[in-house]
Amino acid sequence: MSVVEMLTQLGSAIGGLLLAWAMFERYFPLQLRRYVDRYGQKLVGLFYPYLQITFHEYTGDRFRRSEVYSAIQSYLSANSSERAQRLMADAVKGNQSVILTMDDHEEITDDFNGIQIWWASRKNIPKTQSFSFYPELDDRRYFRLTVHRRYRDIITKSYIDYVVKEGNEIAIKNRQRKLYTNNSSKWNHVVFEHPATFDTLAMATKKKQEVKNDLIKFSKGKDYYTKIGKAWKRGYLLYGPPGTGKSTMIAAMANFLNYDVYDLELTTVKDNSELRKLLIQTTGKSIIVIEDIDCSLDLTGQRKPKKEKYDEEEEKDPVSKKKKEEEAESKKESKVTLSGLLNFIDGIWSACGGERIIVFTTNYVEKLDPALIRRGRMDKHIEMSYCCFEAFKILAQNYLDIESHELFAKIGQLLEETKMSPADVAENLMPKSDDEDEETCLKKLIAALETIEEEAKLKEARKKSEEDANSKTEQELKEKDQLPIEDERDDNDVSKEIKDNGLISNGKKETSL
Ligand SMILES: Nc1ncnc2c1ncn2[C@@H]1O[C@H](COP(=O)(O)OP(=O)(O)OP(=O)(O)O)[C@@H](O)[C@H]1O
Repeated sequence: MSVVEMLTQLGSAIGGLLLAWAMFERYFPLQLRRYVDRYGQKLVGLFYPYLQITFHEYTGDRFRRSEVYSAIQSYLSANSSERAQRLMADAVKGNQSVILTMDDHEEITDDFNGIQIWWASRKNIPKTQSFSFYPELDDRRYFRLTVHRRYRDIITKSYIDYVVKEGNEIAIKNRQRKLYTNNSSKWNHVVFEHPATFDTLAMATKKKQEVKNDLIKFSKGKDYYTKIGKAWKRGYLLYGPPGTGKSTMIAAMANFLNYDVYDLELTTVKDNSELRKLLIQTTGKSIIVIEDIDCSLDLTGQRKPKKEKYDEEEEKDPVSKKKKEEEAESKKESKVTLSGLLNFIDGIWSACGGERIIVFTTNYVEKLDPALIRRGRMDKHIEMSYCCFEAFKILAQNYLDIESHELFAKIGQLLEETKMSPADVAENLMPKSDDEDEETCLKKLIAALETIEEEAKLKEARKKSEEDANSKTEQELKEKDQLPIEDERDDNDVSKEIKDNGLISNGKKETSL
């Protein structure tokens, strides 16, 4: 039989089968067709040794995007860039890296404890073309997992959980993080793109490592917090003079943990219930920040005193006057109390969401109510101090790309004797023009440190001379005060004293010779 004849026969056999199937679909009752279908699949199942699990993109009555599907997509995207032949590219806005996922109808294999698993990405295209309000729902995408039936238990009990967990973690790493700010009871957000990291943070290495370890322990502590029956959150109090890097530290923490940041402006929050509303809207994996907590509100519940001083400038500029009045009004209206804030930190509803860090910053730790910062509420107190030599070396590396220089020794010595914030050190180290090389910048810093040192010495000398002057005046006053008292004594007393103790001069007792 020739090839042409064979192909003709094969074609007519397929044609016959299709015709028989069409007749079957058309003339046999639905009930019977389902019956044949079910038993047909069972028959195939007897000989087909694989298990298949399907994960649809949209599920439920309301066709919500399935979280499991998204997690699997992230998990597979991490694997597919090496294994799949056809990939879909997607870029996260503002992020330079491109995310690759497997294209529709693509397949890859995965390995789990030596078990081979096949993943396929599929898309059902609707048979009829019709107008739709939700075109994305028409392309029904799904992932299909295929594995040998003998691994059913491992796959259903461990592997799928593992894939979803890994996928969620990958999604968190790839997501665009957000910086939220509140306007009364609503959060608005922008993309969080602060470049600060623990590597660029100028701080003593030991202290920095301690903070990093604490953060790692917290972020991995879900089971531990469940075990001890405590909400999964941790409070940090950052305190220190202005420009010592409190805000920079918060940005470094957020970048280190891949968390969002909620910058809570307490002065715009009307009352405790608005504060609660804001808290409930925050999500897990986030840092909630209240900066300058001592200035945010009068936490004792008393309102701030009204401005009494007449401001001439404001009188001249009515717009700024009105703005200031509005600001004052909004502050006056804020009735967030200390107890409201404490509830915010550890009240019953503060546990919603989980995995949250609360950070307070202040320049004056001594001003804060002890109830607010006691351990358990603010679990870790971190002092951000003036620039030390170790911190300077990090700034020199950041700003000038140098690890050592002959001027370092002098700078080290000056830093020990003076108090300069890392912000000021950084400002001096930053080249202002192309002509400024590293040596110029270091000399600029030395000059600034010497000025501070001289000023400090002058201040000290002034203080000392003032103290001397004060004590001299005090002494003189004392002497003046003493005279009339002594003079008031009657002559009998004086003569008695002379008798008893010897000579008395100017009302002062002199030791007898
Ligand atoms: N420890 C530091 N490491 C690196 N850079 C720092 C550090 N401290 C300050 N800076 C630099 O100084 C600038 C101001 O610092 P930052 O706002 O973090 O200080 P702060 O302590 O929050 O000040 P304030 O109390 O006034 O809010 C930062 O933009 C950063 O460039």
